[in-house]
Amino acid sequence: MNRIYLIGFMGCGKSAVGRRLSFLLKLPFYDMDKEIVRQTGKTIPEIFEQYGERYFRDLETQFLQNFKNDFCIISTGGGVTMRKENQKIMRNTGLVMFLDAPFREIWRRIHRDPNRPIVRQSTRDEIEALHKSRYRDYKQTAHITIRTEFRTLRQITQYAAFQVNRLKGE
Ligand SMILES: Nc1ncnc2c1ncn2[C@@H]1O[C@H](COP(=O)(O)OP(=O)(O)OP(=O)(O)O)[C@@H](O)[C@H]1O
Ligand SMILES: O=C(O)C1=C[C@@H](O)[C@@H](O)[C@H](O)C1
Ligand SMILES: [Mg+2]
Repeated sequence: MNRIYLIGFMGCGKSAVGRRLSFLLKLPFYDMDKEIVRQTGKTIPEIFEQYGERYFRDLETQFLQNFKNDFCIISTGGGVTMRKENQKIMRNTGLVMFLDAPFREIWRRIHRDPNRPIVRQSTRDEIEALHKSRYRDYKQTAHITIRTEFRTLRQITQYAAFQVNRLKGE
């Protein structure tokens, strides 16, 4: 269990929890979306507009295939579980935690964010359908599901750290 992956839908808190967890466990933190932006020199909306979603998905898979660091926290993009290959890499190289947030809360957080191209192009109903359709993949890929409703970022981070330490002790 060398890496800790945080997975879940847009806005569920992967980046925010990842940053805090890295601080608490004293492990380096990588945000896949940010790494892809850094490596390509383009923003995520630019990648989607100029090269299409498929190209972005290829970049996600390449990131997972080429990533060499261990003992770190990785917050993933919301669509990373769309590919079985990505699911397999994550499960085989680390502990996968799903941050399960209710859709109405997710929508409240993401609907005005211009940096999420999929949200910009879709209606609320379409995003809700996407959330529903991805849910099973999140559950199946994760070793641990953390329900985030009624929990603060601090509580979620502490619970995640507790799970990591519990598994380390086994
Ligand atoms: N449990 C929570 N309580 C309060 N605010 C939260 C909680 N979880 C996340 N947030 C806030 O919601 C916003 C979205 O969270 P964040 O950017 O971490 O989501 P994400 O899962 O990384 O999304 P994406 O897949 O689009 O990168 C942030 O402003 C974050 O601080
Ligand atoms: O849910 C998704 O498909 C995405 C989520 C974000 O993290 C980014 O990876 C990108 O905006 C696509
Ligand atoms: Mg994020």
